[in-house]
Amino acid sequence: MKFFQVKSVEETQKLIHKMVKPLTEAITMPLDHALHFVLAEDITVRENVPNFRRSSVDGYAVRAKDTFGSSESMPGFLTVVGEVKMGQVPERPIQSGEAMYVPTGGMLPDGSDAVVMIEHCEEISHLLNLYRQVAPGENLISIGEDLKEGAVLLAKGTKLRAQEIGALASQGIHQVSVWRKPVVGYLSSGDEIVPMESPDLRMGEVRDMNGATIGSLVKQWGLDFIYGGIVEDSRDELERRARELLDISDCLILTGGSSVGTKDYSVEVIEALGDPGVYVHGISIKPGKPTILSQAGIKPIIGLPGHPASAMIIFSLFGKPILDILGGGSVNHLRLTFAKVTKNIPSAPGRTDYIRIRLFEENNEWYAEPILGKSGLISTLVKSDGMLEIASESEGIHKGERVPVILFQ
Ligand SMILES: Nc1nc2c(c(=O)[nH]1)N[C@H]1C(S)=C(S)[C@@H](COP(=O)(O)OP(=O)(O)OC[C@H]3O[C@@H](n4cnc5c(N)ncnc54)[C@H](O)[C@@H]3O)O[C@H]1N2
Ligand code: MOO
Repeated sequence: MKFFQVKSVEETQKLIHKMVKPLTEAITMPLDHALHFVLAEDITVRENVPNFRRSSVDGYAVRAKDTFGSSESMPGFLTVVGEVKMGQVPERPIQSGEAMYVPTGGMLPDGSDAVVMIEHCEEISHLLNLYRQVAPGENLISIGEDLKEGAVLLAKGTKLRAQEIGALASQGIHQVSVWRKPVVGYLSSGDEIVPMESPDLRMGEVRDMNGATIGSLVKQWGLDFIYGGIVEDSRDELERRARELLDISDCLILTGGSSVGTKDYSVEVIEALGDPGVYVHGISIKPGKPTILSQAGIKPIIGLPGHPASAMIIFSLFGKPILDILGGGSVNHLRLTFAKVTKNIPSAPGRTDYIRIRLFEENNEWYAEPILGKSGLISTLVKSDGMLEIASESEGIHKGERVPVILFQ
């Protein structure tokens, strides 16, 4: 057994990048079901967007140089020669001294090179009084300014968010080739753990919280989750159930029994599931030191500490990059903000600490207030908006320091 040869956070991250390989099974997905999938192909822009010169305001299409010098005190004058209808080609071009009404999104007539907003002019029986000048290109979107034909729209490996789905729709692309998403299998272990539906607890029993928090994170990241239930502390039973679940999953998560007590079988079982086996057992981190990372063939296996808060933090810090890589995308960093800490936070050098914090705003400044409590307590996470990292070489953070905060979603 590999017995707690503790790795640093950085070593662990490097090992994850070395060990985890993407699942590369491409499937075709209709665009309206493609949210959170990872593209398996580069997509180039087929058509310019916009494919006509488009006004970005309600106003009058003009030649910019006809407006030069116009102001409230010295208005300029142009002749209004018509109106552009939405979705239609203007009836005629404009000449010098002319203007044409154009709605937001309407096509600019040839001859015009800018648009004056209606707030900055006044039409009185086909005569336009101009109270402002405009520069060439002002208030219009030129052909291909948004998306240029032939350019790479989205690179292979991009995880599709709402804005990418919109960009694909703009090109008339209604199905895409994406990587199949990893299916995540999960097992809770421990003689004391009972189903979350249990109405009454006997002394010593604990409802399965980890299945709920870990399952929720997996779903939040857009992946499929198989809850495999609870296994009592028996090595053979744990191995049998783990194998069964691993067969139908791409990644297996176990919680509990990750430490080194007499009934902590997780590491032995995980090692037995296949080669190359366990590559991390123990990280110099708080919370979550007894974390196990392993690989059975191409399938990652993660043994999370049993304490619910530790399990959730470790899964966010290391499970997320493992699943990002497995899913064929790049590692999506956790969302960050910056805030000033409200108290001195001491930390032991040689270990990376993750401190839960609550964010609040005062006089236009964001503050991070540490939520203190023992590492296992889920109540500390319920009160938290995020966590901050104290690097292993640091002895702590001083009150008033502005630091990055990893946000919980
Ligand atoms: N001698 C040492 N003992 C411990 C060490 C150590 O380094 N040396 N590390 C401690 C740390 S840190 C942690 S974290 C725990 C992790 O232990 P396990 O992963 O073996 O977890 P368990 O003992 O099974 O459970 C710990 C705790 O969490 C509760 N739990 C477990 N699963 C669930 C669940 N699904 N839902 C809700 N609660 C759960 C369990 O009842 C225990 O109270 O080891 C320390 N020990
Ligand atoms: O790592 Mo344990 O998670 O400190 O409680």
